[in-house]
Amino acid sequence: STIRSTPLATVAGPKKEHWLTGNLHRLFKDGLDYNVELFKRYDGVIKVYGMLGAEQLLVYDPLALQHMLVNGQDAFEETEMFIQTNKLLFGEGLISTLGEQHKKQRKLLNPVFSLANLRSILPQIQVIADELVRRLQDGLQTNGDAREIDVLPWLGKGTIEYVGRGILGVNFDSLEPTKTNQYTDTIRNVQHTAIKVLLLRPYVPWAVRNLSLYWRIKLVDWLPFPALRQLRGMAHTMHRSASEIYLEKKAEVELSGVDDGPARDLMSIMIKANLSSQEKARLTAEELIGNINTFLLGGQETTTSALARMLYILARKPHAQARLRTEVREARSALAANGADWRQTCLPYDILVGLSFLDAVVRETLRLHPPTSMMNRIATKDTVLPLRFPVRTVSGEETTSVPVPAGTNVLISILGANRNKDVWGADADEWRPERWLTASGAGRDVDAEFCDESRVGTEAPPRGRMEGAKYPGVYGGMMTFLGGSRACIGFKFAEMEIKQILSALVSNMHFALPSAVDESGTKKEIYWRIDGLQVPVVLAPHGDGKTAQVPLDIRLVKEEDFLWP
Ligand code: HEM
Repeated sequence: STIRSTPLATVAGPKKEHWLTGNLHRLFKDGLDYNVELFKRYDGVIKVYGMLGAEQLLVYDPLALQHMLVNGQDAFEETEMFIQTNKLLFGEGLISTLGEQHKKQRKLLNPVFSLANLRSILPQIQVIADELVRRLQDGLQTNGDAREIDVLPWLGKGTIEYVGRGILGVNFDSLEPTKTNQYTDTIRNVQHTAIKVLLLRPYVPWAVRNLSLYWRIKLVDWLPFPALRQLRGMAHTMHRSASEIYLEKKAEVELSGVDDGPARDLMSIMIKANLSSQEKARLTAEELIGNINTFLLGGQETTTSALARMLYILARKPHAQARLRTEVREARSALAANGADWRQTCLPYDILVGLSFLDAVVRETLRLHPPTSMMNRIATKDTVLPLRFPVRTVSGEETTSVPVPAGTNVLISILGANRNKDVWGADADEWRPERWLTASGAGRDVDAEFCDESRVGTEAPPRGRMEGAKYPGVYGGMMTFLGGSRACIGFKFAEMEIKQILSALVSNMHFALPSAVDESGTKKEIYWRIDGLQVPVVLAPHGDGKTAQVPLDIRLVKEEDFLWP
């Protein structure tokens, strides 16, 4: 037989699973075990097969990621497919732009997400966590018995309200049971609708380049895909609603002037910054409108999934839950005015984010279970990935670099990076919040650079755990929020939000796994699929294995739920 030589012929990886979808189905559809198995069998750069057998790379080596996201980032871009479909759906925001336009947007928006601004808006969003607690408590027994509640929809409503009030300055009233909102419903459903026409997505850049708007509209009418017409309607709803929000906020800012005391939401700061910028640094109305959709989209499912995972883990680990609750009570009690209930006390930003065990729980969960486990990039020119740890080629030799031809799809494995045993140690697959604490139980100062206001949202110096093996991630050396110029702009907001919600919930309620036993003597079992995002489901016979849900036994907190010195 003849051996066909391809540019990536020597890179080791699993065999092709399917002639059409290569390994993509195994990687992306409920892929946790498959991915973890790959990390065990292969080193930090793995060859996998994409559509029609195209050779791709799956990368988790720290130096290779540093190269892709920082030093050599000009050779790696988001795919045109990603950029163009995002633009059609959400408008001209950060996830729809490249190059100079993206840079201009980040330059204006990064300072908006500064710690000073987060400190200033914190009191406005504490009330959302308190409302979430009240709504959940409304469903509980007053006699202290537990009740099973699916926490997922509640967390989803809470996180959309956080972006609404904290970032956009809009009250969606999501937690009010009688209210519905077409805009937020659309944001929550758009990705599920888009998945229905996933196979058409590669043709979008071609259509945008070659067809006029008129013919694109005709095509959407004619093609036998109802989801396309649905998406067109959704894009329209999002554009209309985001425009309304923008015009309303702009009018408010113009009315109140540029200096009207502490900011209550980030959108007003954004609009003020934009008005006082030089002409060529300014964002257009369409860019601000696109970013309204982008913040809602980027800040919703990710944060919901992270919070759900944290509650699920705490339900399984009562001791960690008690320790967290005790830490929060101590901090709140120290601040509570004479005779006031500690539970009603709002922790200011620096105290909240400084709670060491809460911090360790949040970091460790986001490390082990990153809500988005893979990101896609395309090599725009021939380049070479340098490696921190040598990889074995198909013939078993070791190499310290991998040539990447232009046009190669490269998957960044956030999951592989966050669980790399060479970096995090032999226990990398275990949930161990203690790894983030010093021997005395205090937190490590892992994001110290971010206390420097000017650096927030910009690229952080690499952080890792083992000397010389560091990831370029912005958050504690993890890749959860990525690194470099397209890292998550909302990561410090997400951290504050998660910590505020988690501390409010455990202060007031106790969480356990569902305990109800059916006729067959079994209990509900929650299982986390990773389908791109993390999707918690209930396995058969109690669930369908598909519908996202996190049923937990919840009751009011009792004195015995705290740790004793
Ligand atoms: C736990 C919660 C979150 C996780 C795990 C997460 C993760 C990520 C990741 C991995 C990226 C890079 C995407 C890529 O390169 O294609 C990203 C980008 C982004 N995230 Fe987040 N995110 C979270 C919360 C938020 C929040 C609360 C916001 C609200 C503003 C947000 C807004 C964005 C935006 C606008 C981008 C695009 C940045 C750019 O391209 O310049 N995210 N996020």
